[in-house]
Amino acid sequence: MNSSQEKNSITPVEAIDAIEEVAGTYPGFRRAHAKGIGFDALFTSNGNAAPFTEAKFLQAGQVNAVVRFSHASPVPDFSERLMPIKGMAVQFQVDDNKPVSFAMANVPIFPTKTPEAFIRLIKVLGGSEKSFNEKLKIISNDTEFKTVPSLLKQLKTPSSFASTSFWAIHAYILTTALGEQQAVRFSFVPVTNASKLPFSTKDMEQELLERMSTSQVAFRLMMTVASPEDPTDDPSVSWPDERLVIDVGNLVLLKKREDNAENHFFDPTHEVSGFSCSDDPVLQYRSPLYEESYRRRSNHM
Ligand code: HEM
Repeated sequence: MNSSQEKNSITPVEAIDAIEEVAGTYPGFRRAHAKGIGFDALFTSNGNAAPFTEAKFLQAGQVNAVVRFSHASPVPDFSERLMPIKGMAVQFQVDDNKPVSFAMANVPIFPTKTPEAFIRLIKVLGGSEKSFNEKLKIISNDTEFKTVPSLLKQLKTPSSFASTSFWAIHAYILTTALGEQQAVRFSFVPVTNASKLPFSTKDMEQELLERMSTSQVAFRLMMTVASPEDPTDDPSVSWPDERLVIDVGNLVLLKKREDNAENHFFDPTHEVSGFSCSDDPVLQYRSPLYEESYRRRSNHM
């Protein structure tokens, strides 16, 4: 089957089944990013994004937030050192029915342009019948995986969630009260200076809690403003480095949540007035996909 025939051929239910086939089923856990730690947090917007949008959480002021850091594996007790991909999910509690959420990773781009190609990548990487070199050969010969070998080389397990940058990756569309639109991408950049951190062999969750007991853990929310020629439908492509990047606010972790955000659902496609999803097919796919994962884990499947 070639890649064009493959388009739209995997339903979100089949995608979750495919992840379970590769990684196993762990009742009650997320089907990816199974292990994590949840916090209450406070976001202070400096208003720098306000000229682009009427979205409330980006007007000058403060908004409560829920934050969850995670290890990307679907296997809850997978070694955190062997899993370099980490996640950070942030939910702005502006509207309880439809809070805006970002579910981000510590890489600036996604390995594939489509969700179908990503599921295929999971199957190639996850299977046990081929050696790692054989898998690399398959990946290198597939045009849909052209950025994967260089991404794999760059991946390095971070020493602390507090010193790691996280990218929302997809483009979002901001709209002003006058209807003017602008495509942007968001990322969270740590305020902690990474170079000052010792390498920690401790559990990353414990490391974060210890760090919070002695110092503040905070991130800046950065917004990259697209030029008209920048693609909004391809999360596997970076926008040029010279694009305008605006510091739009500060997120401070307050305290660990008693529920650890275990039952939280961070849907990155919730829209509010002034803030909507782009035409990125991976972003559009994540809502029904995560809903299926949420359905299974909340039914203790
Ligand atoms: C087709 C592509 C993708 C697949 C198949 C996939 C799969 C999943 C699944 C099944 C979950 C569990 C959802 C839940 O139970 O609530 C999840 C969570 C997550 N994903 Fe993805 N994902 C994809 C794209 C992405 C992208 C592009 C990013 C980063 C920008 C990302 C970052 C995360 C994070 C951070 C979480 C944890 C959210 C939380 O803490 O609840 N994923 N993903």
